[in-house]
Amino acid sequence: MESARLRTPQRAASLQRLDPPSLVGSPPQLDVARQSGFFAYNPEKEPIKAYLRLRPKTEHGASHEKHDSLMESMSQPYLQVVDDHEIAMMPPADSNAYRTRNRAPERYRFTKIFTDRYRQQPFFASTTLPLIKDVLSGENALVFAYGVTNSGKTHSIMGHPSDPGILPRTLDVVFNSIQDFIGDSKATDPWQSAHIPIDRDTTAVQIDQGFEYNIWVSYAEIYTERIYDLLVPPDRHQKRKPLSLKYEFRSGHKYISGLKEVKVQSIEEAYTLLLQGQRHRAVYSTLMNHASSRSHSIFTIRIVRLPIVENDYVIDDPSFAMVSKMTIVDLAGSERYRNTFNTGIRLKEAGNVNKSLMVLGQCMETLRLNQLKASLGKRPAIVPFRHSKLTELFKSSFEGDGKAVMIVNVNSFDTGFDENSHVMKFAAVAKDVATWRRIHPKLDMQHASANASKRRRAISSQQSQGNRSSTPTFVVIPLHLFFFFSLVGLDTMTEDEQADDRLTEDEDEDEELEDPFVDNLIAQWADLRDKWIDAETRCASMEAEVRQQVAKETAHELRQMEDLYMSTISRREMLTIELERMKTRLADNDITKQSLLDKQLMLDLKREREQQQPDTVDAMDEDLPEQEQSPSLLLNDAPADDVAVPMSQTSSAPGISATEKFEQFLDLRKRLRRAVFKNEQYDVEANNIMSQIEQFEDVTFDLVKETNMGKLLKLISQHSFMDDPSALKQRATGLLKKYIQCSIATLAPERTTSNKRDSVVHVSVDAGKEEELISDMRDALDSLQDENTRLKHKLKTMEYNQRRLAQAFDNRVANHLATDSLKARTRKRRPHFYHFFFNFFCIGKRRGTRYGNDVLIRSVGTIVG
Ligand SMILES: Nc1ncnc2c1ncn2[C@@H]1O[C@H](COP(=O)(O)OP(=O)(O)OP(=O)(O)O)[C@@H](O)[C@H]1O
Repeated sequence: MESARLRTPQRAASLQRLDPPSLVGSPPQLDVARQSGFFAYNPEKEPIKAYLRLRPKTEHGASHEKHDSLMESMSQPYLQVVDDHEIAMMPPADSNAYRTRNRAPERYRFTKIFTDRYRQQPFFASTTLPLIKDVLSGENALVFAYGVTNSGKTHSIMGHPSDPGILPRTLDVVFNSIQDFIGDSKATDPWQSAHIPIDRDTTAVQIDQGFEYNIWVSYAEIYTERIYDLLVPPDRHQKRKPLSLKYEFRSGHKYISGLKEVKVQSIEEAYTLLLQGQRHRAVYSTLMNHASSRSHSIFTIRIVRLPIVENDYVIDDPSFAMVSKMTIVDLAGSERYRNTFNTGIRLKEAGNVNKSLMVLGQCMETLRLNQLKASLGKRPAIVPFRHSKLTELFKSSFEGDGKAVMIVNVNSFDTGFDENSHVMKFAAVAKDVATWRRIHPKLDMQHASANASKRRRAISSQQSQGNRSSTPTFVVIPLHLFFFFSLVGLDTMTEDEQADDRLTEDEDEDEELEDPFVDNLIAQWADLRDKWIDAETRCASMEAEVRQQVAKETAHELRQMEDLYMSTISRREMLTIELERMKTRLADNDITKQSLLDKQLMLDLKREREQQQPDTVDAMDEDLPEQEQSPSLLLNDAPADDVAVPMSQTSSAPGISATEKFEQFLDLRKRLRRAVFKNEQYDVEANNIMSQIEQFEDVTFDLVKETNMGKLLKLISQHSFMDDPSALKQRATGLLKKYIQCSIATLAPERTTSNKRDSVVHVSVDAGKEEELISDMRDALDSLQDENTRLKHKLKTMEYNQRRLAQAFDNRVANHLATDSLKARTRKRRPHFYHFFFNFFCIGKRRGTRYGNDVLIRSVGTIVG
């Protein structure tokens, strides 16, 4: 690309001459400057000066309040003035910076910070006055005000008539300083105007008195990326004609082609032009500011110095003219769309303003980077000056032709932190960009005096009148011609010169088509790629950070859940064990309770019966054989025969009362007993009665119990019949089983499966009495068990006795039979006592046991008795 750029010798020469110092990293050499015929650069770099001006909190239109101390003026919402050079900005909670966690205070350094206690005069004296001296001695200078809308840029540049700003004061100082050395200074002033500020700046700087000074002014504005001349009166019937930028080959600068430059010879003329231009300026009243300018305004004061030689002669040879300029720019305010509610053309204005300011920022950034690269010996990147008219026009100034001063205006009272943070960042970048100072070649005055064309300084009044008329005459001079031809009086061009000029422009345009565009694209691409890589890296690191954080939190949550789960499980196990224990206890209690209730019920019944029929019980006991005293729970406590027990349970048989039923059943019981145990032919009678009992309907437990039927049936079931053709024994057993079933149903009619569960569940015991109750129950159970054991033992004894009786009965029967046959034989053959002793010895011998002897003795006793 470099080789392409240097293809032609002309191009190479121009580049050599025109490469700005910031691009090549060192100032152009003096000899090169001499070759070009103009200037050289001082190798000393000088960074762009950045001044911060804080707008006071004022009501709209009201003048600012005075603050006596610095501290008083530091009551900005998020700004803190650290000292004269440093400011800190604390992101408030509603700012983007705060939301994106950039909460640390931002610190910015400036050449000097002006709080609102500074009036216009000291502000001007610090920021601009030194530049005027330089401009009058041949240097270029640029002053530009930067800031968001309503931050005080126009106030700083223009001020009020009572308190003028930088621009009027600059004009004042320039004219104050050169008043005796101004070209055509004796001319009368037909534009004496009343617009001159009341508060004039009387300062004058020291100038080189060996020159005649000629002042030319121009006033332009850049509005929606179009350049307009503010000194052309607006025509209501014609559209404003935009001007174009042209490339001046020899100086390497861009200039506004067709812009009027007016030579002024007094401060009044200059003011008049300034005010005229201001009237033409596109001013739109936005919602935020009643006088918000939506264009960049550019006021240029050009100074052409011509050497004065002896006898008040002025050398009017262009080779000896020295031209410098001071440009004062009031930039349009950057603003956010959301703040202005703009639509349509207003939105377009805002977009263009923001675009040009953004490009300005990019240019500054690239220039700064190029400086760094130059110090590292790297190839510089292309600065995107061409991306906006503003930067294209000031390319030379930013590249280092002369001094640059940036005035940063900040209004923290109605502008958000984020907007002003952008402004501060821009300023931080811009102030790192270095510029170079020109070194002017020394003029050989003797040579000039001898060879150059000269004229007398004093200008005739005729000439003066010829130049002036009652209305101002605007003279159009292409700017680049100043460097060669523009001297006082040379304010028009020949046709040849104009043709030359056109040729130069065309050539330049052809040259520019070659490769800068491609270079520019490549630079943009590289820039974007770097930004993309940066953004990707930031994203990746943020993502990693977020992932780590999320993983940490998730692990913590999982641990907590696990602990909770484990504790829940162990608690559940404990509860299950406890529940089982309780269930067991309740079941035990239930059983115990039920058995106790049964027992109590029986005992109550027995007690009641004893109280009512003591004699009947006794009679029943006598009436029944000894072995009928059954230990059975059912039979043991049942009333005996013939007991007139009131019916607690009545038969459900229709047409028969409970008493009759009881009588009938009792009668059956008595008859059965008699038939089985007292009747010879028991089987016939008993069979009949048993059948009646079996067919007896609605037999209840109480009926069985109260009639002692159960006791009788048990006796029968245990009885050993010689002959049992009617199967009385089995039938009695069957009936007993039936009645026992009946008794279970009667005793616990409500103890169904569900009720059982209920009975278990509903046993509610007071916590305190639980142990007591259980111990009571245990005692009761123990006593029951004891009683049961006792009863079992008694039962065994009874069974034993029963067996003995049965055997004795058998023996008796056998003896009886034997005695009868012996009697019969003795009656026939032997005497009676012989027969007795015979029996005695026979039986004694046969048995040979004590049991046998006992039986024998008893038998003898019975016989004897
Ligand atoms: N330092 C100051 N002291 C007193 N008043 C000020 C100061 N700075 C600004 N103002 C007042 O604030 C108002 C807005 O200021 P100005 O018009 O200069 O803002 P601006 O930045 O130029 O706005 P825009 O970008 O919209 O043109 C004006 O009324 C001005 O008088």
